[in-house]
Order: sequence, then C-alpha cells, then structure tokens
Amino acid sequence: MLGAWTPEQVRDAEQRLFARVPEPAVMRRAAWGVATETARLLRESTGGVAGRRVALLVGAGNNGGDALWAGAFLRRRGIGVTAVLLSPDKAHSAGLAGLRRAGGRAVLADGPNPDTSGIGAEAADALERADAVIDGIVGLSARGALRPVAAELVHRVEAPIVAVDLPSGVDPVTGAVDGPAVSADLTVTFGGLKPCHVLGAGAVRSGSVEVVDIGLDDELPEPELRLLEAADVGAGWPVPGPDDDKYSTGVVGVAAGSATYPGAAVLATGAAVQATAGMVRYAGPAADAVRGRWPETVATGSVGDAGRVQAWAVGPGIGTGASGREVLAHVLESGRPVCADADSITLLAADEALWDSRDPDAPLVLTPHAGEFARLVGAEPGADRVAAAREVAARFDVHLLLKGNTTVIAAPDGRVLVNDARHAWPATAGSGDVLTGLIGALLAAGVDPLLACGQAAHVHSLAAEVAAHGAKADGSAAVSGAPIGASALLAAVPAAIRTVRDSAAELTRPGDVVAPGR
Ligand SMILES: NC(=O)C1=CN([C@@H]2O[C@H](COP(=O)(O)OP(=O)(O)OC[C@H]3O[C@@H](n4cnc5c(N)ncnc54)[C@H](OP(=O)(O)O)[C@@H]3O)[C@@H](O)[C@H]2O)[C@@H](O)CC1
Ligand SMILES: Nc1ncnc2c1ncn2[C@@H]1O[C@H](COP(=O)(O)OP(=O)(O)O)[C@@H](O)[C@H]1O
Ligand SMILES: [K+]
Repeated sequence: MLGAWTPEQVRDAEQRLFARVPEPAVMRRAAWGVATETARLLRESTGGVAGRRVALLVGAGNNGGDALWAGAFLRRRGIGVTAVLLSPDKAHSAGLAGLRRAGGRAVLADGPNPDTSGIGAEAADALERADAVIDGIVGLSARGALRPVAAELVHRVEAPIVAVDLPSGVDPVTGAVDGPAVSADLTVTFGGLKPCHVLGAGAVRSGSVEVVDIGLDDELPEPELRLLEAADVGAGWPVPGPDDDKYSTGVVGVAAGSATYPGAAVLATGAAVQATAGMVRYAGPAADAVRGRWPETVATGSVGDAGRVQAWAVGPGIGTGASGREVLAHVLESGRPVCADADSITLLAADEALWDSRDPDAPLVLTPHAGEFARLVGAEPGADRVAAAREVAARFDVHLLLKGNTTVIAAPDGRVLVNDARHAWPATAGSGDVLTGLIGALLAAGVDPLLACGQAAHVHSLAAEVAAHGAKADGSAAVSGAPIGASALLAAVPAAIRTVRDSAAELTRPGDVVAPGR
C-alpha cells in the first residue's frame, strides 16, 4: 500500500529530520535525485548525457534551490546548464553559487532584449536549445496557477520537463489546476508521494513519479491518503478454499434494473457473478433478462422473496418512484452491508425518512458521481474532493466512494483510499453498474467496506484498461486503446482479477500462484 502526505505533514517531518541532518545536506540529497533522474531521461530521449543542454526554471524558494543544485550536479557530468531566474532577488543563494562554481550560468527570465511577451533573449534561447527542462518554479508552498511570466516560459518549452517535487501550478493538496500549469514528463519528489501526485489533474500533470529517499521515512506520520497497489488488491481478493461452498464465500443480493432498464440488472449481476465464487441472488423486474444472461443466478421478482444474503448491491435502474423506494427501504432494513448506487442515492437525497430504515450497525456504502453527490448534499464536491468525501462520509456515517477519473473513497472514521485510474476508459454508460456489483460481492465475502471499495475500484479501472487495449486485428498486443462499452469492461473483470492476483503471487514467492482461500 502506498501513502501520500500533505505539505503540512511533510514540513513537520522535515523539521524533525533537520534536528538530525543539516538542512543543506537534505536539499543536496533531494537535488542529487533530481539530477540522477534527469540524466536518465536525457539518456533515454537523446541517447547520451555529456554535451546535452538543460534549462532550469527557478522560482523564489527551496524548490528553485533544488533545481539549482541539480543543475550543479548535472554540470559536473558535462551538461550545459542555464538557470532562468524568475525572482532573482529571492533565488536560493547557496544553490546559485553552487551552480556557478560548477560552471553553469544564470539568466533573468525578463532579461535584456525582451521579445513581445517580455521574455529576455537569453532565457528564450536557453529554453529553445534545451534537451530537458527542470521545473523548480514552485513546490510545496504553491498557491494558485502559474503567474504570467512563469506561464509564458512554460508555454514555450518543447523539451521533456522534469518537475521538482510537483508540477508548478498544480495545487499540492487537491491536485486541482486553475489556470496555467506545468505538464511534466517526470516528477521527482522527496520522502513520499503528495496528494497532488495521485489526485485529478495533478496526477495527469505529474507524468511518471519517482520518490527519492531523503531520510524522511522515520519522521512521517500516518499518510493523509492511501493507495492500493495491484499486489494489495490481489492479496485481499476472496477466492474459495478447500473447505468453502457456495454459501461460505458469501451470497450477494442484487436489487437493480427495471422493465425499462434491464441492462443495469444484467451488468450489476454479472459483475457480482464474476467477482467472487459464492451465490448471486437477483431480485427485481428484470429477472428474465438476468437469468438469460447469467443462468447461475438465483433470480426472483422481488426483494421480499430473495432469500438470505450476506450483502446487498442496490440501486442501478430501480427508478426513483414508489417501487424503487420500497426496494431500498427493504434492503436498508435487512441489517446486512449495503452498496447503494445511482437511483438509491437520489432516493436517499430526496427523502430523509428513508435514512430511518437503515440498520445503524450495518455498513452502508454510497457510490455517487459528482451529480449524485450534489443531489445528496446540495453542492458539487468542488476542487478538494478528498475533504468533500471525508466530510460527507462522517456526516452520514457511510463509506463514500466519489466517482471520477480519480476515485476517492472515504470511511466514516476519516481514512481515505484513492484509486487513480490514469486513463478514462471506464467513462462509459453502465460502467457504474459493474462497480456496484463488484462492491456488493466483496461486501458479501466479508471484506472490510473501505477495502472492498478500493479493491473494486482498482479491478474496475484495470478491467476497463484490459478491455480497451484488447489486441490488434493481427492478434498482437495493442499499445493504443479503443473505446469500450460496459459489457466489454464486465467481460474483462476475470482477467483483471487474475492480473492483480498474479501481482500478489509474485510478491509472495516468484513463480508461485496465490493458493485458494488465502
Ligand atoms: N525544507 C527543505 O530543506 C527541503 C525542501 N525541499 C524543497 O523545498 C520546496 C518547498 O520550498 P519553499 O517552502 O521554500 O517554497 P516553494 O514551493 O519553493 O515556493 C517558493 C515561493 O514561490 C512563490 N509562489 C507561490 N505560488 C506560486 C505560483 N503559483 N507561481 C509562482 N510562484 C509561486 C511564493 O513566493 P511569493 O512570490 O508569493 O513570495 C513561494 O513562497 C519543496 O517543494 C522541495 O522542492 C527539498 O529540498 C527537500 C528539503
Ligand atoms: N473520466 C473518467 N476516468 C476514469 N474513470 C471514470 C471517468 N468517468 C467515470 N469513470 C468511472 O466510470 C464509472 C461510471 O459510473 P456512473 O457515473 O455511475 O455511470 P453509469 O451510471 O452510466 O453506470 C465510475 O466507476 C467512475 O469512477
Ligand atoms: K516544481
């Protein structure tokens, strides 16, 4: 499991670290990491290191200091280094002296012979000739988008960009971008991930992220956010063991679909069938359609006739009228863990009395997209999606899974898991129904609700990726994806589960297969 720490947590940890290791030594360690990664990128993109040119974009603080020291180290490897100073009066003095001692040069962003945009000729030339650019404009102290001169410089860059700590212009805490910002090919960060590396636009703008060890590990507290890696998801995925039967691995009830929307029932039920080994009971007006597509399902016309289940997945396509309300109330009263999606959320938003049906001891997972979230609480999640999800999870005592390119999952006790898809293939109608079925099945198998949501979100986005990439017409592996529908996503769920279980197996013993029941 990976963690991500807020700037505040990192600063506090740094202060503790500085009691043991002098600050300049820590900075040089960070800068060494930036230089090493930049040299690697140069070798990959140009075939060599010595004789190449690197431009540094240097802002007013320690982020610029890191860039300047990285420039000094690169200079010693025979690279031509020019620092473009945005705030010459505030540029990190030791870093600047270090760069100059190493034979690097510094020019002003708005120096002599400016062009019509106010950029000095030397700065413009340095950017034009650079084989790579290091972004040291701003780091943990960033507020808002890039300012105009910085934005103009970044706009001109054509070479690959290495961001120091985080891409400048991105909000470090929320990952939001509200104006010009750097889009990095590579981000080199220190001690641990920051929220902006895994949330929304920030995750996209970070490119690939390398974490450099600067000795901070022992000083960091519990992370603000956690991310499940493939191996975590695979290790926790329920599979049957020798003593299991169809009941012991969990029976999930699916209350979804209607005469108008039978597809929602087929998709949610199919996801449940493929997620775990136990039994799936379907209850609702689309029983014939469900039986036709998933004959292993035990299907009935109403939740009252469904029989015993260990968890419910409810909502997609049930409608927001009286019958949908009745279904939801029945499920909430059952005392079983519930994953409530789609129309369930609309019903809960409109009718306070429905909450009274809920058994307070049974976990309730809500899986809104931004629109359903707004229906529930009266406002869209806004830029700080983590804070929004956390607040609502605590307020309603639910596990809240906020959908989107980055999925944010908040437990009522404040823990947050993030799933950063790094692609958008699941953005297709009906894919949410698949997610509901996956979560319901994991809840029925007894998986902790926060983990169930995290595991389901991971497998869901991986399945979409597997389906989108498929194979080319000649059968060879495809690098580019093609749009998919939710049925294709659903069909790829077993492949995604196998993939994450293999990741777990590789960690336990190379070449081994994770044994059933573990
Ligand atoms: N402590 C350490 O030893 C270590 C720290 N480390 C490094 O230090 C970095 C944090 O450094 P930091 O705190 O000095 O501030 P930093 O992020 O460089 O910002 C500087 C100034 O920029 C300005 N500014 C704000 N927003 C802006 C915007 N949108 N566009 C343009 N400018 C903007 C604002 O100044 P203003 O102009 O508003 O006065 C702000 O004060 C951290 O990310 C890591 O790289 C590593 O070396 C590990 C060891
Ligand atoms: N741009 C995107 N990138 C990645 N995943 C996305 C994106 N948009 C939506 N998703 C995911 O696709 C699913 C869509 O669910 P939902 O909005 O309920 O759709 P539907 O109701 O049509 O099934 C969610 O799991 C969501 O996180
Ligand atoms: K930066």
